[in-house]
Amino acid sequence: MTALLTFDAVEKRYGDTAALDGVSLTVDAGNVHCLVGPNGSGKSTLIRVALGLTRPSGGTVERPDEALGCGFQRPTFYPDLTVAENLDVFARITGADPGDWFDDALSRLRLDREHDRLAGDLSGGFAKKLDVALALQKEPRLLVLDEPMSDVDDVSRAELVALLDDYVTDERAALVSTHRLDEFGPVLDHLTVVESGRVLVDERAADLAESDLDPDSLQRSYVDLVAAGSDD
Ligand SMILES: Nc1ncnc2c1ncn2[C@@H]1O[C@H](COP(=O)(O)OP(=O)(O)OP(=O)(O)O)[C@@H](O)[C@H]1O
Repeated sequence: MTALLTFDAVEKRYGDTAALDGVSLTVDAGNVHCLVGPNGSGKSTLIRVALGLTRPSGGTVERPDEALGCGFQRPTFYPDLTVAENLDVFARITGADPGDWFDDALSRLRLDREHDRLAGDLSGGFAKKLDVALALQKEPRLLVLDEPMSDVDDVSRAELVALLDDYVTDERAALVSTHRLDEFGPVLDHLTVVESGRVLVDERAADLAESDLDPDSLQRSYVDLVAAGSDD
């Protein structure tokens, strides 16, 4: 398997806070790799380090020397431009030249009907979906998305999961932080659970039965696992 992202003993400290405390993990090509953990556990920090947006305090990070797809917790685009103009401007900046598949993706996310709306006027869910679309536009091998499901309605969440599953082929991978593990269950290839900057579980989906999680009740057992850790 080709590793598209490797963390080895990565640390990130903010003063006395260890946002990442010796994190090691690998995101392999062909995988939808979910990252879960309670608020403040280090998911966004891990994602920012993965994208090279912040420098780790220790350890090593290896990623492809090429453009990555980035989706942020707070969507990032030009609010004074329409959706169509944002897609156009970002394509010019990144040199993206997406084919028909991208129009299909926009329609699956129901973003096609918002083409002429100012991006700053989009609802929270559509703003999130525009951010994901911009991340996909250049067809990156490695897609890194921070909570793409937040604010997104039920119909679009299911479509977003299906879209990611279709997008991730043998050459591509997606690292996705989420609080909606239940919804990723059917397409999950690898799961990393973090708590207080440390990795609690890091397993291929096929091997989850050997972990402290119940593959048939992932969300519940994940919550129980983290709660049990907090009681210690
Ligand atoms: N720029 C920063 N300066 C100081 N502390 C920070 C900074 N960024 C993150 N932290 C701290 O690092 C820890 C991890 O934060 P992080 O945002 O990575 O968590 P998270 O798992 O993404 O949380 P959430 O689910 O709420 O988004 C928290 O204690 C947070 O307060």
